[in-house]
Amino acid sequence: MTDVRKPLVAGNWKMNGSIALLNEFSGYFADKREFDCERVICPPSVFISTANTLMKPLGFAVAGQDVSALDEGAHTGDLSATMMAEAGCQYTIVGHSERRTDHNESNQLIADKAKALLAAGVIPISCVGEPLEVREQGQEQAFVADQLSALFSTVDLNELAQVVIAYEPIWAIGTGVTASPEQAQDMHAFIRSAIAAISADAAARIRLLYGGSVKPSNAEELFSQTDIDGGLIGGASLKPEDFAAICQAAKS
Ligand SMILES: O=C[C@H](O)COP(=O)(O)O
Repeated sequence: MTDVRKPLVAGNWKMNGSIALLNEFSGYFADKREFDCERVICPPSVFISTANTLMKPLGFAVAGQDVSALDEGAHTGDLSATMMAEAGCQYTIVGHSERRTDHNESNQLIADKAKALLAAGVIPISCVGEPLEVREQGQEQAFVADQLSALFSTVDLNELAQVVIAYEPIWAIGTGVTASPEQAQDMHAFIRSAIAAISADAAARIRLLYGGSVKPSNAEELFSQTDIDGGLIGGASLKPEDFAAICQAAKS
């Protein structure tokens, strides 16, 4: 990490949580404000308003978990980037592997979502990561490069540094198996070098997060790697004490 890359820890609640859990979080964090990282909470979209009310005064940013690439229209159930902005989201996740799988999202669609968010003033947290069989074949860098290429060709170069990229190896998500610090650092260094090939300035400023079975016991070692600027946390973000410990592990 460097001074220009403020560490960021985002808790992706996925389809979990409740207003009661948000109340538990706000009670827990009420007297805990001293963190060295940006803290983001990504609740299910129906709870964004409550998260704004309860968590923003405690120093948290609020994020969506997905967005439509379209501006408006007859798309029942979808939410536009301008709606996410109006709802108070500073960030929104795109391209999570669960959405890629559950909803057949393509690299180009995910890049279009990121572009729509940037146009609305919302920072995309754009996810990449390989399945186990790809890593076993030694093809993980080529796989991630392919996932990123649509993003690089779609987002304006002068906006690329604003994007947050989360590397989440699919084999580490919700499995309890974490990428080793070396595996995670290798991929983050690869991603940063791929960005440097387009823009040295963007590579110096863009924040890269690691996600996949991050917990209080492994967060510090992961976050201390040179090219890892924080984490995208799933299961451990549902327990306030675990999430707080992970946030404490992210230091400038
Ligand atoms: O978005 C978060 C990731 O999918 C990581 O989930 P996990 O921490 O439960 O493995």
